[in-house]
Amino acid sequence: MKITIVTVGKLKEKYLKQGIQEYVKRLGPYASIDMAEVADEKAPENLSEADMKEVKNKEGERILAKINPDSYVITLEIEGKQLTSEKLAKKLDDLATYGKSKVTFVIGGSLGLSDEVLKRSDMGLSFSKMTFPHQLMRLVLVEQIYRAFKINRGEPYHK
Ligand SMILES: C[S@@+](CC[C@H](N)C(=O)[O-])C[C@H]1O[C@@H](n2cnc3c(N)ncnc32)[C@H](O)[C@@H]1O
Repeated sequence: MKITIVTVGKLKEKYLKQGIQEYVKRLGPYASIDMAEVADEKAPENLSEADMKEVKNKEGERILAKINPDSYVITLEIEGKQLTSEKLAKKLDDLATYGKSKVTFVIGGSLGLSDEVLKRSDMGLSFSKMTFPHQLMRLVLVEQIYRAFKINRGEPYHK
């Protein structure tokens, strides 16, 4: 399976970079993982609704440009569907079984995702009703993808 994770903005924190690199390395035997970063827009406090929409639209265009037309798209959304790790594992297994070998996960920028990106999405995935920083979300997501492959292979992994 070829997995792409599209994210907005440059990852700055060293501890997050190291954590992500570790899980990408561990995923090596199971899947090809491509981390695709797109540029963010400046989003100062006190932006009007219209300005916020504009920021999301510009970031959204860059996100859409990274999505392969054949790819199954899973957008990370606070209001999306909440799954157990086992259910996410089954989802990825089902996608592979039914010939969807390209899967793209999308994490929004600081203001979230544009309507156009949400329209392109095949599934909205929520990690809880809490708001996580988008940069931390990358690490949490890549760990859950790794966990999913371990579950699907029936391989031991700490609980
Ligand atoms: C700082 S959050 C954006 C917050 C924005 N107010 C919104 O409602 O989308 C940045 C991105 O991280 C991801 N994210 C943050 N918390 C999440 C959660 N609990 N479940 C799924 N994705 C989450 C989403 O992709 C979101 O677009």
